[in-house]
Amino acid sequence: MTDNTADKYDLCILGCGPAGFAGAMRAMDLGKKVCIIEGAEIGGAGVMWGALASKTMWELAKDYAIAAKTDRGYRASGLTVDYCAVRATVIQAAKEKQYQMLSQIETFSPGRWKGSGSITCKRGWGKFISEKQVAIRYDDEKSEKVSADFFLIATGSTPRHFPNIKVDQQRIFDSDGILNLQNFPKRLVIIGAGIIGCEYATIFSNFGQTEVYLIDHASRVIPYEDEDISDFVNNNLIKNGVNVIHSAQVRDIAKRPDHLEVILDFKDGHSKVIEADAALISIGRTVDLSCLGLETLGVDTKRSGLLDTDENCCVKNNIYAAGDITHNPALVNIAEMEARYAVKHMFGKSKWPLNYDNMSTVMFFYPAVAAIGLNEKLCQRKKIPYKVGFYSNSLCSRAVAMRSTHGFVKIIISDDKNQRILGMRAAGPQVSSTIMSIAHFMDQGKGALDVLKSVYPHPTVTEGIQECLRLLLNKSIYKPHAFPELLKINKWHPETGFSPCTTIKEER
Ligand SMILES: Cc1cc2nc3c(=O)[nH]c(=O)nc-3n(C[C@H](O)[C@H](O)[C@H](O)COP(=O)(O)OP(=O)(O)OC[C@H]3O[C@@H](n4cnc5c(N)ncnc54)[C@H](O)[C@@H]3O)c2cc1C
Ligand SMILES: NC(=O)c1ccc[n+]([C@@H]2O[C@H](COP(=O)([O-])OP(=O)(O)OC[C@H]3O[C@@H](n4cnc5c(N)ncnc54)[C@H](O)[C@@H]3O)[C@@H](O)[C@H]2O)c1
Repeated sequence: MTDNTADKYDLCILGCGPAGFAGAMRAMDLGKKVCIIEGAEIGGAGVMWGALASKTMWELAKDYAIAAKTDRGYRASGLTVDYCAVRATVIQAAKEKQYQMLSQIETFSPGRWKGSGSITCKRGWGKFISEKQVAIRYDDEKSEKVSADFFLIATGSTPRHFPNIKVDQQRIFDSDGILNLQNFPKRLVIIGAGIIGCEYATIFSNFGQTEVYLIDHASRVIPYEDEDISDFVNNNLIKNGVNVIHSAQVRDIAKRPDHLEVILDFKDGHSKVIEADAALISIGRTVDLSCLGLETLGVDTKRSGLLDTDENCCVKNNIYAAGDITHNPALVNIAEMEARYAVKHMFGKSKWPLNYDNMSTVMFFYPAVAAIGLNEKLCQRKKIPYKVGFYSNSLCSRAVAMRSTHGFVKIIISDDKNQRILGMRAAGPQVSSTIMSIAHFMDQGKGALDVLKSVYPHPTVTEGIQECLRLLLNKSIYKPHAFPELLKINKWHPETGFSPCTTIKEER
């Protein structure tokens, strides 16, 4: 093993997904000498086999579904789609991002960059041998040691599998291998109706070439959301042609020469066998702590299956961790935020504590659903009195113009004099942007009236937010009396539960 102890770094980062890359760049800002170790692909699940790749496929599938519509005065003739061509486009998009990352790493490589700090990227697998040293194993069996003052573990997560079902990435896939598919399967069984499962069910049903089965052992899709949101997603999947099967245990997938047999068991004692051409397993993600050598440092890797960190992302002394390997939600923005914070903290530059409140997320279904802050379930668990308004996109001029009115804005405000915005769920076109127009107000602890001081441009999807807030204050332009299915307000109190909201006459 080459001993590079003379070549000592300020910071060594294991893993170059969103967390590792963001951490490295923040350390560069601070003039630090950084070594990044990446065993597989630069970009990790954030780019190559996760967020960006799946979102590219989602965009292509959505555009295809819109092009196939027949309700807008034009009709595409001879519309065809080829999985290999779609896959090539997805890989092109992921590579584009990956090469931006690589270009920046090379720009700041020690031989090239004359300013302070530098980034050295080593393409192998890192494992701790002491609190100050990591051994790197390369694919050609060579290895070397690297020393650093600080370490950031950003090695991410991998798909969870069934113990008895082998993922061969030929007929039985996980999200890492789905691009190995050679054609649109005629029948695809997706096991696990979490975000990944629902997103891929959306993608394959939007392309319209595949009979999709979505199977989960739970009784609802995205069960942590309020029932109206979970029902909305479930019904849209069904409307898009997906066969959704709840409360089913997958016993096995038998590989026959030209098809798969997926065996499902139900609580009432009956079983069902589904014939399919391909299966996608999306039953969550897992973390392998055993290969990082952390036990040699006295870190407990057995307790929770994830890496325990304190409020500063510190695992122990000079060792920090960020991203999917920690206990917080597995999202790119959280991975980046934690890594940037960890680096600032290790070099004494953090100015304010990490804040996970008001993280916004987008679930890429058809239509997409965006979420921020509390939902009704959480408000009730926390015993917070609230008012909730529902404003259908059917009344939003921009959505009408887009011929895309299937969606809504649902906003929760505190039922007190501050009328603070506690959370929002939105579904429909452009929700990934609309969610941010409320996020800033929430970060500043603002109330409904603060938002209404701004005038939103017309026609935009964001007008739905303003109208929903006006609805909650009984000032909306369109009234629930005229559109009871499209506009709704409700009020909940810990002692009294739900009660009708004040009417227009009572409160102006
Ligand atoms: C299908 C899918 C879709 C997703 N969509 C979204 C989305 O739309 N929005 C969103 O916010 N999030 C999404 N996510 C989640 C997001 O991709 C992850 O939360 C994010 O990538 C986590 O970043 P990370 O840096 O912690 O880990 P990763 O991205 O997993 O990167 C870790 C890197 O570490 C490397 N590594 C592992 N062990 C070692 C070692 N010992 N030595 C050296 N290198 C090592 C790996 O090869 C990998 O490149 C999605 C995930 C998946 C799977
Ligand atoms: N748009 C986004 O922000 C986005 C997109 C994709 C992934 N992600 C991130 O990736 C993470 C992982 O996604 P995921 O969908 O793999 O996990 P998940 O935890 O969201 O969902 C897993 C699903 O599998 C089901 N399941 C578990 N065991 C099962 C079994 N034995 N049989 C049948 N069903 C079973 C669960 O009930 C659940 O519905 C997400 O939590 C999210 O943080 C985010």
